[in-house]
Amino acid sequence: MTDVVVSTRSLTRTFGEKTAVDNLDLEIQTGQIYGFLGPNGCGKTTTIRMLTGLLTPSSGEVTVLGKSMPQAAEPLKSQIGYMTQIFSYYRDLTVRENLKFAAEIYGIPARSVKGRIEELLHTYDLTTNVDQLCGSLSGGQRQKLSLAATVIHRPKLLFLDEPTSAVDPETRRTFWEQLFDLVDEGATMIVSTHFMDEAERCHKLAILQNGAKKADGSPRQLMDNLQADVVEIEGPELRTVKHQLDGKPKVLSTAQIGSRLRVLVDKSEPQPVEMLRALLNTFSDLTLTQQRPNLEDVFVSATREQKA
Ligand SMILES: Nc1ncnc2c1ncn2[C@@H]1O[C@H](COP(=O)(O)OP(=O)(O)OP(=O)(O)O)[C@@H](O)[C@H]1O
Repeated sequence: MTDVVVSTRSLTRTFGEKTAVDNLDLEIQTGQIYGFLGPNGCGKTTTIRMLTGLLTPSSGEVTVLGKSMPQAAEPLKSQIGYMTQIFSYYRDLTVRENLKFAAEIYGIPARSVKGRIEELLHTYDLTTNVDQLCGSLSGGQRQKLSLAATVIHRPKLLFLDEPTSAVDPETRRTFWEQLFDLVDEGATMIVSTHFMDEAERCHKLAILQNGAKKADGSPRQLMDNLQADVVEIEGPELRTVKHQLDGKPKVLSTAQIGSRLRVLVDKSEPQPVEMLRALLNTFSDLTLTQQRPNLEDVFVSATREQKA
């Protein structure tokens, strides 16, 4: 079944002169992890705040679990979990005390609280930290506590705002495994990120820039539909090679990655490798090879017009 859990039509939010979210149309289906991928300030948090009913849109419509937001924020509270970007638990309470507090907020019946907390402590590997004050937890432990507290009431719909910004890659991997376990149990989630590897794990994603959606689809669809070919160049003097190519017609972008220069060439060019060779005919010992696009290429291509 592919029920729509979240939809928006022309969702817009302005702050004075600033348009933080610009005519956003979204359709998010049940059982998906849906990503918002974009740089700082592109409107991810503002969008999440409107979807959770914490912020009123300037214009446009939001429907969440079949109800209009922000009017339905209170009745939907028991079905939604929101893990904010900033650690929002009490630093001078222990892990168990914070979880008890979260259980109270969500009205979990007293007889179930102890069992549910034990379950979460095990699932999120917090058993050895249970009596530790939250102020002294590591970044990774705080993140586990945040997730445990966010799902304590078994929400159907989870919003996670840059959930792994402060953790190492290993912790990030484990965290994502836990997200997929939650999806397996029936949850849908919306995750904002500026990490390509994180975005690549989402079932679908929207690329945001200056509050507007620049592209959306599954990571595979986005890579397959890229309107550019990718060519990597290896050899000496890569900085000079880059300067030679920057700004040339059909060269969409150049970026050095270690000892390689990754170049995006507009899809309208039938022979991208030959075209680049001709532009670089004064250089010797360069190796040019065409590569499969990755999500970063998609991101660069989708957001480039406004940078130019
Ligand atoms: N309360 C506010 N008052 C004024 N401007 C705001 C407010 N909240 C957000 N903005 C502005 O709206 C834009 C989008 O901000 P938002 O926090 O949604 O971006 P973001 O993509 O979540 O960024 P980050 O990754 O840095 O959290 C920014 O330019 C920000 O300065």
